[in-house]
Amino acid sequence: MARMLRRLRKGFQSLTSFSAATIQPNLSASESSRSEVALLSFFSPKPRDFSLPNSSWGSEMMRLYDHYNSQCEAETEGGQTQGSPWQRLPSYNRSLKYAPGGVYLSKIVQSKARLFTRNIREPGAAFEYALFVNKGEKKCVCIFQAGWLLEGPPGHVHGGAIATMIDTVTGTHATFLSGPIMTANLNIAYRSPIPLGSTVLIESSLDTQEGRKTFISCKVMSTDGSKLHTEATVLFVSINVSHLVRGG
Ligand SMILES: CCCCCCCCCCCC(=O)SCCNC(=O)CCNC(=O)[C@H](O)C(C)(C)COP(=O)(O)OP(=O)(O)OC[C@H]1O[C@@H](n2cnc3c(N)ncnc32)[C@H](O)[C@@H]1OP(=O)(O)O
Repeated sequence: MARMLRRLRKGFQSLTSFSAATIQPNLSASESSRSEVALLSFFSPKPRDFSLPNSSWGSEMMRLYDHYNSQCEAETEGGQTQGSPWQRLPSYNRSLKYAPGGVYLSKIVQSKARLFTRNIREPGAAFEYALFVNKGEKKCVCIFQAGWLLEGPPGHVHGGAIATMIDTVTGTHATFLSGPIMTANLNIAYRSPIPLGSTVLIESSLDTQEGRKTFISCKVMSTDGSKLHTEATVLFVSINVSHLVRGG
């Protein structure tokens, strides 16, 4: 049991130190990312990173991805990293499987467990998103394209799907800032509906950290910033990983 908990802790530690995206020379960021995906799937045993561009991404999604990705740390040929406050966070379809300790958690909970937002195989059908974190400003930006399976009101995104994305973005941000956490409170105000198929920006910013509590604010906006779709405040409480093993 103690060994298992040590492995789980190591898993969370590795999640808070994601590696920087690599930009290949002579390719645009999007070309580089698409070729990276293709190469990985053929030649590498690495798990698929679902936050890399795929054929379902529309032009606005690609424009924003290139915009933020170009500001991320790039690795030079000498293996050095150029300083940048921005970092792209990879995203897998299992919470911890690909980190040390995750295998154990999956065995404990259930071997078929999949991350809710990454469990639909068809590209573009549901949650398409990529997250970028700014370490200096302690903020996080997510570009989100909402697929046809997320319909709530006719032609618009379901409120539960929006809440899911807010929880995912702020939860990932809080994990990055504070280590293992759980959502204790999520307050949402829905201001204007999000058209199905559209791309929006989800911005997460740290309000305060008080002991075990991390308070985060979040806004979902149109990509030109002119329309506020949703706003939220979220409280995360830091947990000991044994909290998950014990079942809370
Ligand atoms: C991984 C990356 C990749 C993965 C990327 C995916 C990221 C997705 C992230 C999703 C995250 C989730 O959805 S998590 C799933 C949804 N959440 C849950 O199921 C949580 C269920 N609740 C719990 O397990 C528990 O209640 C906890 C852990 C939240 C708190 O329990 P606890 O550890 O015993 O702490 P407790 O002493 O009660 O409270 C500690 C302090 O927080 C305050 N506090 C506690 N709850 C609340 C509350 N609801 N509202 C206000 N304040 C609260 C207390 O007053 C206290 O303040 P003071 O006295 O110290 O001032």
